[in-house]
Formats: sequence, structure tokens, C-alpha cells
Amino acid sequence: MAMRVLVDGVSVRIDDTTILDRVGLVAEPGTITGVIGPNGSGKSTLLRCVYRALKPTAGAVYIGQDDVWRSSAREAGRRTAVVAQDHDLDNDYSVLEIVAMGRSPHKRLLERETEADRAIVENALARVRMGWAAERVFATLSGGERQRVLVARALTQEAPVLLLDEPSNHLDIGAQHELLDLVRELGLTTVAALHDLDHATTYCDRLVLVHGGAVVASGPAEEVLVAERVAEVFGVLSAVVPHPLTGRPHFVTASLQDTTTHRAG
Ligand SMILES: Nc1ncnc2c1ncn2[C@@H]1O[C@H](COP(=O)(O)OP(=O)(O)OP(=O)(O)O)[C@@H](O)[C@H]1O
Repeated sequence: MAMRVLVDGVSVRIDDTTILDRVGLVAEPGTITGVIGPNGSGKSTLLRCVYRALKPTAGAVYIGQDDVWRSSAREAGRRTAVVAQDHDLDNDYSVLEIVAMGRSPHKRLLERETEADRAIVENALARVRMGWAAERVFATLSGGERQRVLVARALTQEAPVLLLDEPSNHLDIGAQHELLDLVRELGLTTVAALHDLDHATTYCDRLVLVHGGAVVASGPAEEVLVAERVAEVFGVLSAVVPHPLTGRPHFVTASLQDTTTHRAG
């Protein structure tokens, strides 16, 4: 029951600054869309508009047929699960309590947790290999452990759309692949802000490149990550080459500086 996500001409202005300028994005049901771009380009702001944390100044966001800003926060919670950056650590919630919060869009006010909810929570924790930490205080976990718990919370929401803001932040390389493999296996409509452009190339069906608050390219990785554009936007040399182990497209970079020195030598 994956759903389409449509961002239609979204602009965000804060004070007198344009942070997003008529951004468009289509994420087809069951696909993974990577939002890429340099620091401060507007990736998180775009995701925040989709998960209903920030109201666009202009334009609209649709999940399926519905404008997210015309539906309730609770409805949005049933449709979109989010793993965002800003962890609230100023509390002593246990891991179990944090993950169980993912069930709240499915429950009425003060409705008790059922056996079924409990099983969903435990399954989700097992899926990210964090079952051992169920009774721990969330704030005392390492950054990577917290990130996995937040993924478990998103899983318990059983939403058709998954929004990830730098999901592999804090994760070691094995855990990064594990998480992205899991995301792919879930088959949800996923929109993920990613810094690692090789992961973006490997795991995403389409990429949307944001620069200075505007979309400068979108499409399959090989079409978006052309060397000239990457040099312009990120200031590095790059190439998409066959991966030596898998044969799939692999994105590699080099510093403009290093290569110049090497070539000159
Ligand atoms: N509430 C706000 N008030 C003022 N400026 C803001 C606000 N929120 C975001 N910005 C600015 O908007 C720009 C885009 O921020 P955003 O967090 O969306 O970038 P990003 O692409 O996710 O960056 P990063 O890769 O560094 O996480 C930045 O210049 C940021 O400083």
C-alpha cells in the first residue's frame, strides 16, 4: 500500500530569506528517492515540509491524493514515518517507551497499549538489533544505537511513506549498509536526505539535487551526478564507474587539489 509523494512548487521563506524556491519532487510508490546537496542547501527544510513540521510559504505537498497541510497532524502520522536529526534527549524515556510512541497515530487518546502493539514494538526493535536495549534510557545510548531505535520507532508506525534525514549519521559502515538494505527491503515510498553520494547512487531509484534552495537536477544517479555538475555544486572531481566488487554504478570523488598536485607531479 505504498503511496506517491508529490512536492509541488514548494517555497519556504523565513524572514527575508528564501530557503526553498519552487521545489518540485515526485516519489513514486515503493521507490527510494535521495535528496542530495551541499550543507545548507535546503534538504532538511524540504523534508520538514513533507512531514508536516514546517508549513511552506507557497506550493503544496501531497501524500497519495491528500494535501498534507489540509489534513490533521494525526493523519499525517499514519501516513509518514520520520527519522529526523533532532533527537530530544532531555528526558528519561526508555527505549521501549520511545519505540511505542510510533503506535500513537493508530490509537485514541489514552487508549492502552495492546498485545498486538507490544509485538509490533518488539519486532521493530529486533529488526534493528536493539532488543537488548529495551529497558535502557534512550538518552544514554550511543549515537548509532539511538539512530537504530528511531528507525524502529518509524517501523512501528506502519506508514506507507518513510522520510529519512541523514539516516546513516553516526552509524558505522556495516550498520549503514544494514540500514539501507532494510529500507530497500521494506518497499515503502522513501525520501531520504543523504550526504554519502555513493550510497545515494547504490540505494536510490532517483536523486533530486538541491543547491541554494532550488532543484538543479533530478533523475537516475548517472544523469544527476555528472562530473561537471558535481564539480560546480560540491567542488570535487568525481566519476561514476563500475564497482570493482559488484559491477554496479559506483560514485567516486577526489579533491580538486589532490589530483592537480598528482597530475602536476
Ligand atoms: N528556522 C530557520 N531560520 C533561519 N534560517 C534557517 C532556518 N531553518 C533553516 N535555515 C537555513 O536554511 C538553509 C537550509 O537549511 P537546511 O537545514 O534545510 O539545509 P540542509 O541541506 O539540510 O543542510 P545540511 O546538509 O547542513 O544538514 C540553511 O542556510 C539554514 O541556515
